[in-house]
Amino acid sequence: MFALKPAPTFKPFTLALVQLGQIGSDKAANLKHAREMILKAAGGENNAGSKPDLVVLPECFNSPYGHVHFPVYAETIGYTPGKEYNTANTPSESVKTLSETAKEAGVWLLGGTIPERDDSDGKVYNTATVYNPKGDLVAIHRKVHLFDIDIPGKIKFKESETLTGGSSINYFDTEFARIGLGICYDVRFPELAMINARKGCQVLIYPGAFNTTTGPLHWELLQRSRAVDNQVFFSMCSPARDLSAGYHAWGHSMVVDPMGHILSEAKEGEEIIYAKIDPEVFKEARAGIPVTTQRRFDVYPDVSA
Ligand SMILES: NC(=O)CC(=O)C(=O)O
Repeated sequence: MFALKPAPTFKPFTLALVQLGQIGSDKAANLKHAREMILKAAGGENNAGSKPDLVVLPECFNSPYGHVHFPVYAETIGYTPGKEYNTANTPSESVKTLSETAKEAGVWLLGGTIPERDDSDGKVYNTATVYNPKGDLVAIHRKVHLFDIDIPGKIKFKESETLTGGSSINYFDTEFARIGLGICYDVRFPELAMINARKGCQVLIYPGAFNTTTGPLHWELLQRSRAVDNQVFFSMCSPARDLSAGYHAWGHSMVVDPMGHILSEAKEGEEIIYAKIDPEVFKEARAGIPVTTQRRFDVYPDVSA
């Protein structure tokens, strides 16, 4: 198995998903609106009954979603995983906004994803960035599995025209949980979720942007599957649907518990949803149906690494 620092003790916390709307071609306007909505999510009345500890934005929140747009909107982050990073000197306007907003709101922030250019190789990635309540950039995840699909008569999309897939599996530790990261199409690959769960993540969160073809078929199914097969809380945060945009996001941001119950779900429009994450549900799921200790890696050793 993995030699790792033990996961933080799992404590109750409140999660907020911002299903962001008004994502257009003006990056500054997108960032301004994202900031307003993060502050609203952090300060707003909510059905979970307490200020959120972690706020999440959707995939590709600062630019239109499409392979032609990624290189145009790409920003250099310059962050090396595991190394200290000073956001005060960041060249990235999105990282600066997200860092300042996390600090202003006093919350953990999974800042959706942005197109990121790595100056060392010139390649562009679809990248999630994570900030602590002091505004420090503490983790990134580059979308590992690129969204290249062709469903005749329905949808053709090829992220690999301009993007490169990331090559690492990532999580971050808070004072309340270890949280595993993925991005959208990554949810279709159970290995990524399983490895993060086996590394001690109690919660997996993927910014995502399914569409009106694949969304109704697979969005809920995949999240409930990843939640149940790993007995973790699983959540995806989508942009709001905009029928005037080139890509029609499915919406329906949701939070699923380790038994597969949907704790909270958005509709299609701009909306903030909240969920109370209760470690007791996690413990009860694992005690009652102990699949996490019944795996037979002697029978399938090739997935045990
Ligand atoms: N947009 C994605 O990355 C994935 C998606 O829409 C799907 O898998 O369906």
